[in-house]
Formats: sequence, structure tokens, C-alpha cells
Amino acid sequence: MIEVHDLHRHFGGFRAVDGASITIRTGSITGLIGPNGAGKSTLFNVIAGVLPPTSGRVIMDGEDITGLPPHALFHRGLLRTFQMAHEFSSMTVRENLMMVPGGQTGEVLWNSWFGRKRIAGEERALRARADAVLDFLTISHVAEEKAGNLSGGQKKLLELGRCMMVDAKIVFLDEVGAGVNRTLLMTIADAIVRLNRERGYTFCVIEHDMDFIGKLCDPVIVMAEGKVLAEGPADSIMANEAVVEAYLGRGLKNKVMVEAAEETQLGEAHGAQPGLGDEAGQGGDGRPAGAAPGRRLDGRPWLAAQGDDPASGEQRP
Ligand SMILES: Nc1ncnc2c1ncn2[C@@H]1O[C@H](COP(=O)(O)OP(=O)(O)OP(=O)(O)O)[C@@H](O)[C@H]1O
Repeated sequence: MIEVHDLHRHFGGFRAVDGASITIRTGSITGLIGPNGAGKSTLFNVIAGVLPPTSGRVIMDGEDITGLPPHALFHRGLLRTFQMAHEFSSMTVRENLMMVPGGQTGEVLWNSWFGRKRIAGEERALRARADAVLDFLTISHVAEEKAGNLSGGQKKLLELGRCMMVDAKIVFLDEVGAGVNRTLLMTIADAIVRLNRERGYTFCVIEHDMDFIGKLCDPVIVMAEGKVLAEGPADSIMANEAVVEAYLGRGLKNKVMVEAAEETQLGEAHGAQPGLGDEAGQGGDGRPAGAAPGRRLDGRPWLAAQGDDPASGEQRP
């Protein structure tokens, strides 16, 4: 369990995190949502040791881990992935996975001369583990591909795979769905649920896609202006006036709600089935066909369903 007590992180006079207290229960998939600039990533960075807090405490399983560097947290099984995936682009996908566990015999020059047998044995074991991870994530077909050639969604799966190469206890995922097409988002969601149920991983997930949050996360914690605004099951959070207002402000909220009601009536008339797995096409604004507007509570447009990260023009194998 992670407990965050009255955490502050200020940048000069600006309070990016302003007295946030949260609990991440062991075995949960906890969602962390909030409008842009709410302080979600900063909170992640402080918990994961990327930034020191201005004040406050982070406790993991009863031990104070406040301010420990990322490598120390890594050894305790606490990992954080980033909005932008951090792969070694000129190495293959399998190699990216194989290099995650540290302390390999071959890293020492002396051993590379005199410990060849041991190194070969370790490499075989690592390769087998990497291949099992790729199989679990259903991306075995890209094992030999240079990681730089992967699509945005495949890079996110690779990040998850890196967490699986060590025995992670708790994984902080930052905007796992950003720039990812709906099909791969389903694969990522499925991998998260299986890692949670079958291997006992705890997750804390920042995500703007409310279908994704609603299907995966319990509880959902909402941040606004550096503070925790609300916490609870996804459906009650999405119906929470204060939460919708924090995202939209009252004028825009009313407009979006009227549009959402109209759109729902239209969707029902056409028998549309909104949801994460809806791949029947798209609405004119880029969201999947039948998905109600406002599923992104911040009102930003949906990404195109075809291909990941359309803006980046990334090449996919
Ligand atoms: N290193 C920094 N220096 C100064 N201000 C920062 C720094 N990092 C973040 N901020 C500010 O802190 C606020 C919170 O940023 P943060 O990235 O944590 O928000 P967020 O909720 O993750 O937003 P988003 O959903 O857009 O990623 C923002 O106003 C941001 O500009």
C-alpha cells in the first residue's frame, strides 16, 4: 500500500501539488484523473523519486520512502512509466527487455573475459523471460524489430513489458492511452487487468480517456489545482458535479451536457454501442462511432481510430 500524506510540491511560488493526500490500496487499479495542469504528473514524479517534495510524506508498506531516488524505488518494486515512452530506439524490442534487470555478470569487464559460460546461461534465461513477456503482451511478432520503429501503442506495451522483466509490485502509468489507437488500447487494458489479477500487480493510472478509466479503475481519484477534489467508483465520479465543473467550467459544462444528451438520443436511434471496444468507425469529430461526447471530460477531441499517434507520422512495422 502507498500512502501519500499532505504532499506539497512548489515551483517557486506556484503550488503544482498543494497538500494532496491519497492512498493506493495493494491489488487495486487506481485511476488518477483531473484537468490539464492539475498536478497529476508532478504527484507521480514525487512518489517515484523523480522530484523531491517541498513537504509531505510517502509511505510504502509502512516504510517511509519520501525522496528515495528512482533506482532505490525500482529495487523495492515501485516503477513509473512516462507519458512519452522511453525506449532505446536502435536496439531491438527483445534487447530492450533483456537489459532491464541490472547486475548481469557480463556488465563487468573481468567477467566478460573469464565468465563466458555463466554469461551465456544468464543470457539464455533473460531471452526466455523476454520472450515470455512478449508473448503475454501479444507482441511476439515485433521481437526483432528496432524499438524506434514501433507505433505509439506498441511502445506503451514495451514499457509495460519492461515492468514485467523485474518483479514490480506497484506500477505508475502516465497517460497510457495518449496517441494510441483503440485496438491497441484494448490490448493494453487487457494486459493491465491480467497483470493485476494473475500476477498481483498494483497499478496507479493517469489517463484522460474516461471509458478506459471507467472500465479498469476502482477507485478513481480526481485532482484539481494541486489538491484532491474527489475519490470514489468511476460512475459516481463521472456524475459528480464538482468534477465536471473542474474540467469544464459551468458555461462549457452546460453546452457539452446538452450536446451529449442530443448525441445519446441520436446514437440510440441508430443502435450505437459506445465503449472501449467500439471499432465500427468514427464520429465526425474523430471519436469512435457511438461514443458519447464528453467521455473525455476535458472536452478535447478524440484521436483518429486508424493508426497510433497520427500527428507524429511514426512508421509502424
Ligand atoms: N518543472 C516545472 N517547473 C515549473 N512548473 C512546472 C514544472 N512541472 C510542472 N509544472 C507546472 O505544474 C502544474 C502541474 O503540472 P502537471 O504536469 O503535474 O499537471 P498534470 O495534471 O499532469 O497535467 P496534464 O494532464 O496536462 O499532463 C502545471 O501548471 C505545470 O506547468
